[in-house]
Amino acid sequence: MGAPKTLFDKIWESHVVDTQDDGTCLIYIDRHLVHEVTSPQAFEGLRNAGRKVRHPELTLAVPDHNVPTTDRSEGIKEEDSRIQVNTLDQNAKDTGIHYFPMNDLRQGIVHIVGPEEGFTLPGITMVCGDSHTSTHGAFGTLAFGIGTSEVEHVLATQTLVQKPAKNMLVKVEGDLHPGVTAKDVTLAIIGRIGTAGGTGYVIEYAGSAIRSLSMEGRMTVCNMSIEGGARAGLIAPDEKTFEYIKGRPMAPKGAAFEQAVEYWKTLPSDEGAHYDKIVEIDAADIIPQVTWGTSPEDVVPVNGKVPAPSDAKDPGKQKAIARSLEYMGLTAGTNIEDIRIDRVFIGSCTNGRIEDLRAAAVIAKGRKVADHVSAMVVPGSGLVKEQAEAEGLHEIFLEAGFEWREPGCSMCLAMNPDRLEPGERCASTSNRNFEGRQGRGGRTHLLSPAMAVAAAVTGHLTDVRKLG
Ligand SMILES: CC(C)[C@H](C(=O)O)[C@@H](O)C(=O)O
Ligand code: SF4
Repeated sequence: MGAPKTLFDKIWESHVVDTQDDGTCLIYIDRHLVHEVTSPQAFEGLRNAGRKVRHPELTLAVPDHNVPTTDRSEGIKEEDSRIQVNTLDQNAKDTGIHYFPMNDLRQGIVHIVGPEEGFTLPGITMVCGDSHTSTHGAFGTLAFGIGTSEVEHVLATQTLVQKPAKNMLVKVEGDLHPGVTAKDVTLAIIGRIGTAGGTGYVIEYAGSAIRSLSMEGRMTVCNMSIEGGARAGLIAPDEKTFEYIKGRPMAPKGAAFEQAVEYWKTLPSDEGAHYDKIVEIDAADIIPQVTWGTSPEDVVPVNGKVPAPSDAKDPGKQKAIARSLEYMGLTAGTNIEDIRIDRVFIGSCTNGRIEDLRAAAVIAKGRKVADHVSAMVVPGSGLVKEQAEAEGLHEIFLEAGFEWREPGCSMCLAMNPDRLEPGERCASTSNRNFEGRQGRGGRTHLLSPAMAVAAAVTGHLTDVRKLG
């Protein structure tokens, strides 16, 4: 037995093809996810060089950012989006990669589709031209976002040039309070480490509170690793992971599955493995979280207040707070629960899975969206939508006054018709609250699905625990 290794070390070392003197490595990539935004130039580059996709069977593409979430029977109205999606249709056809077109039941946000299909597996390397590829780390998959020129490199060679990351451990121990979800955990972590806290690291999430999360919850946590600056997030695979994967269309079957499980069981970090940075959080300290500003680290407990520039010591931070307050149209010292909202968005690769919709429906049931609020629920994939409808969740939402949409990225970012008007304030289950993220001049408050419903029905940010 050699020195104890982390989960990250094990996956990394088993994928290195070549190492240069300066530490730069060539690593093998097991799986490649593709969407319409970051792939057109990559496919064009291949074509111009007269190259083929090296492993079409290891590549899965799906349109998600530019698809409309209303009636799709007449195609895509906006020209830019139509070209983008048509280009992916054509590239998929020409190269023979796996493809779920817009009207396929399996279409959805790429990070929801991968796990659903069993394309995402423990111990593998996975990339996508998308920063939230970190989501897949919930399975013990080394998954990270890459740029378009790297997408081309992976399509052509199934390898990638990368420097190894440092190991960071975020340990959340103890029981979560009722009403506190994976989203609150991840927001609390980012609030603690800051958006640069994970720079240069792969974060491994561990501790009893992380283990207690469902696979959906673990995906929510890993999804936002990138918002904490990390290259990727990882959670050790366990029985829940194996159970989730078993029987999925692209997962190994029968004896191959059993064999895979034996290997997956060897992946968790060894006792005594070295981490370059360790952060410990007590689950009991976490209550529902909301962002007030324009960075995901601008997070406060829902019973808190909007901060003042003078709360920060650093002059740079003071300026940033002042600017955020102005953009968000907020006054320092306001109770978070007194912030009135106009729109609610439930969806995205952070919180658009079945469990998120179930949690939202529990609060929505028998209640009504406030008169001045417009709210929508956007399932993360066609399969999530189908499952939700089989459980009658859509009826609960429609009855309460929510819109029930087709799957896609939707209002997580304004690349399709779903967007905020200037000055509109939105309670959103997505992952980014940057200026203009949900539409020019739009104001975003990030929170959990249950908290989003609480805001929808009361018309202002509200501690969901008060609704019971
Ligand atoms: C469009 C895409 C490249 C982008 C990303 O990389 O994350 C998007 O998904 C986002 O969430 O901002
Ligand atoms: S849902 Fe949002 S965060 Fe996720 S891939 Fe789409 S745009 Fe990016």
